[in-house]
Amino acid sequence: MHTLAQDLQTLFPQLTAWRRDFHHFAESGWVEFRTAAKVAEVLDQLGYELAMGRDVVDADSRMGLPDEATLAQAFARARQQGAPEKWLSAFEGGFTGIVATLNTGRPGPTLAFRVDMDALDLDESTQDDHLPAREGFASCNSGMMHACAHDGHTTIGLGLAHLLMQYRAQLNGTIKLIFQPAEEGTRGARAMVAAGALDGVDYFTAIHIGTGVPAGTVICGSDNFMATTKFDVRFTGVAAHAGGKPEEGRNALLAAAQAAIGLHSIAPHSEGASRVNVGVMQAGSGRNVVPATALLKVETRGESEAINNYVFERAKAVIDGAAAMHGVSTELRLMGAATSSAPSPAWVNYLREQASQVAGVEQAIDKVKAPAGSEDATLMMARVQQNGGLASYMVFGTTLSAGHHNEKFDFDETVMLIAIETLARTALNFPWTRGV
Ligand SMILES: O=C(O)C[C@H](NC(=O)Cc1c[nH]c2ccccc12)C(=O)O
Repeated sequence: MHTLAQDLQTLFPQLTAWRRDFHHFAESGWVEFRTAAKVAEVLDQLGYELAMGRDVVDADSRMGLPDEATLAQAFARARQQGAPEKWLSAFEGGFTGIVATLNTGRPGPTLAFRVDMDALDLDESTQDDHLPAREGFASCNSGMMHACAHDGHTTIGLGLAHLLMQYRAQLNGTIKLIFQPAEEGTRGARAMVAAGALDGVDYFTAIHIGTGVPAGTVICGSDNFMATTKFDVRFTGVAAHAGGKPEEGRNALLAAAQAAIGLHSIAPHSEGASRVNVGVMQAGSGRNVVPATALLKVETRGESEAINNYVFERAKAVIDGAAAMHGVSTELRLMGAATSSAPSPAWVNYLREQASQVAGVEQAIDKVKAPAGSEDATLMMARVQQNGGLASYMVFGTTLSAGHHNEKFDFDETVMLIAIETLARTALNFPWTRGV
């Protein structure tokens, strides 16, 4: 009688092959065309019922969508890079979400597991001290890199799919595997929630690997994600001859610069952590032209929704004031959003029990203190909880070669075995008789 761990060891070469393929053909948010098509192909081969594209991604709720030309170029590239043609068309236009369903036909709840698939907009290191470069699977797509382990997350989703189908006779109820696009910038979850992808889910678990958590440690109820609002601001002034008629100009660059300094001067909140970051500033057109256009890419964050709303409202006031100083107009466009996380204690307790059984897990804990970025899985968690279900977010610690979002980021691939076994146990050990 073989064990889950033994089955996973047998699967490990396939897991690393999947991960390294996703890593090499890294695709950013909303253009995960090849990635999604490959995922769909594997899930179909395993026997899952698939809902994809517009059936699980609401068009009008997508945030931070690239322009049509970018979508079309990335779609053509995916086809050229070998995306399985049978599955590719479902995702065209930026609908790269998948929900795979295993319905056992026996009474029981619906358990959902969510992974994200998108890469970051980053050029990967080509140095020999970076393993993916040394081993020949660094990203082949310029400006796109898996520097937050979403290639590992996608592989964990496929490994879990493989194992649960293998053990399906021991399951009851329904299993849903959610493969989400565009987590970076908190852009994709909102559209999957709006499409109803989370409706009917009784128990929801999202995952992340790394994040600075040491190898051997599993966090079972991450509650330190910050609510966040992502937005672009376009400033429009009046161009004029900088030497001859400066008084006729209205300087969009100065307005944006004023706004940037003002945004970073917003007072912190006494009740919890808050953040503001102006990540991008673009402005002007020529040395001797009073700049008529400027763009800021900004994010606000707060330990709670209320704190993030405080920062965002102050940010809008600062932007309006800076625009008034320079007589320019502004257009603010929302590009992403996520809420703070509130895991369900009963589900956290159950997940901790499952993680504690896995070889290689030295400690399974509920949470860590420090605010740790943001995650739009929090929107999925909130929807499940609003519907009366339970939800949590797990982090599987691992050794990292560099920090997340760094061009030399890499992780110890064996962490995928721990994550898959934990999630498989969560489904297989569910106390089906317990009131469901
Ligand atoms: O706000 C975003 O764009 C989402 C993005 N999310 C992540 O990077 C995932 C994440 C959440 N918490 C941590 C902590 C460390 C690394 C990564 C993460 C972030 O926080 O910038």
